[in-house]
Amino acid sequence: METIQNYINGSFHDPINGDWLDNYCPVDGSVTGKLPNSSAEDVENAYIAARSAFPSWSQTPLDERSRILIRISELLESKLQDLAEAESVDNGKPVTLAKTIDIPRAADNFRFFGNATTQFASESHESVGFEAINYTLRQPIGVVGCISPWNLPLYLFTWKIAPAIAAGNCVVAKPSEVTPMTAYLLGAICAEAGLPRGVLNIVHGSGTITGQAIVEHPDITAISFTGGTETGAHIAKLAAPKFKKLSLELGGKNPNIIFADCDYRNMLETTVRSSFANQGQICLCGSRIFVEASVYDKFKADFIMRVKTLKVGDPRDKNTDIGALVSQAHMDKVKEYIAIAKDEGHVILCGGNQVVVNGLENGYYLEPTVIEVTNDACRINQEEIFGPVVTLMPFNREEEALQMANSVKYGLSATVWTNNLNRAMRLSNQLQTGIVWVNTWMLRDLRTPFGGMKASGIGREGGFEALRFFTESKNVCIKY
Ligand SMILES: NC(=O)C1=CN([C@@H]2O[C@H](COP(=O)(O)OP(=O)(O)OC[C@H]3O[C@@H](n4cnc5c(N)ncnc54)[C@H](O)[C@@H]3O)[C@@H](O)[C@H]2O)C=CC1
Ligand SMILES: O=C(O)/C=C/C=C(\O)C(=O)O
Repeated sequence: METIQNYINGSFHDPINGDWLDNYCPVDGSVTGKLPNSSAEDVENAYIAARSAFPSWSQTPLDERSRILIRISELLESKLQDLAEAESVDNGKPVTLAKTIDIPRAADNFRFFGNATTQFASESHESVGFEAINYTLRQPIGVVGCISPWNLPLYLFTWKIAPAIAAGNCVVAKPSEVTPMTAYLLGAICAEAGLPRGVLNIVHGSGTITGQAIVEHPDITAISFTGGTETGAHIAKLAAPKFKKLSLELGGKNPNIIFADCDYRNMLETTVRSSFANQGQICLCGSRIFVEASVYDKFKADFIMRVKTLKVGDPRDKNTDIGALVSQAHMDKVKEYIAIAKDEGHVILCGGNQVVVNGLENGYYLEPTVIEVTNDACRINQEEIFGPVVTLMPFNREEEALQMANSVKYGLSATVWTNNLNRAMRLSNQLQTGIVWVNTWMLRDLRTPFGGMKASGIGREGGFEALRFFTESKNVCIKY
């Protein structure tokens, strides 16, 4: 049994009120240990540590900040196997996925922002005719809050922390209470890398107690959050009267639009991935598949055949494609949507059932599920399921596909498969999403703006956008 502790001011602490949560392992449903359910007092201690560290950290030369961030990145890489196993135990994802995607990306996040901060620059404006020059300072905000979800635990936790500290802020961060382990391990790694104490403080606990205490703290003036849309709306409501800076990366219900003229093999293989990677628990997964009518039947047959080959099973087995869903509660939610689909009269083309894995009978496993729908307005095409469930629907005209793609309240990402350049550019202009992938999916260049429109959030992460978020700009006007 592992006891996870808060990491505050460079050392590990139990929660002040002695309140703990169980940490469940989705692989077999067992309790692996406990984590603090931190109170506002713990958050206050984390804040005080961060505030004390700020004057020195914000004045630390960029080269030195960069060196420490890159050292964290190297240490993450050197502990790849252990971190990948820990992520898999906490989250249920295949170890191979954590090893090839989650942990390398966490390391990349630190390396990228360690380098980016040395390249970040501000503007100047010569006020011609006024004998004046304006220049913009981009100063760190102070103490900022980072709150992350359970689907890509270390990947998304570090995607927020790395730019925040690279920009000179000190951080109070909370990982999801469902997947706390790799965030806990990160504390020791940061200490080993020489990150001064108090720069990063990690408090564990539930959203409604610990998370909310961070959002409501009067002096934590910027919040970067990734998670569900409802939680994002709640956080926005709390933060608005306090005029906090907010970055909200929320849910998605992303269209995957397939035209007959695409590179079929590449599309088919990528669509399997964009549908079911990480058990479909990525906000960017293409959960609504729209296929041009002339290739619909062929695609349906090929896709189902391919999906049926996916192996659901023990996340530690290197042949496993689909591991466990993150929790009993989440699996129940996904199963409920499958039941809704049946009630609404849609056809389950494959999957739809819970899987009992030999030796792991209490784990949370579901078959990859493909559902044919005839009406885009139905609940399973409008609401975020966030699991291994996709819908299929044919379309006849480009305008029809576009209309359906934009018909949801979300606007995170879209994928378009076509070899017609004009069409690709036309759709890219008109899709109401923050990200459009053409003939690919999840190809990530960390310099690009990342985030959604509509109910998928506000603000953009990534590259200099993140460094802008984590700094206040101040204009200085000098008359000469
Ligand atoms: N990136 C994404 O798009 C994600 C979307 N989701 C969606 O959200 C649904 C709910 O999943 P949850 O785990 O409940 O996500 P959530 O939005 O409740 O949790 C995300 C993070 O926010 C924290 N949190 C929750 N309530 C809070 C509050 N009042 N104040 C501050 N922090 C708070 C949580 O502790 C966690 O660290 C999922 O079924 C899925 O549809 C979930 C995770 C990631
Ligand atoms: O690649 C990224 O930066 C982000 C990927 C996925 C999410 O943000 C998510 O699933 O929440």
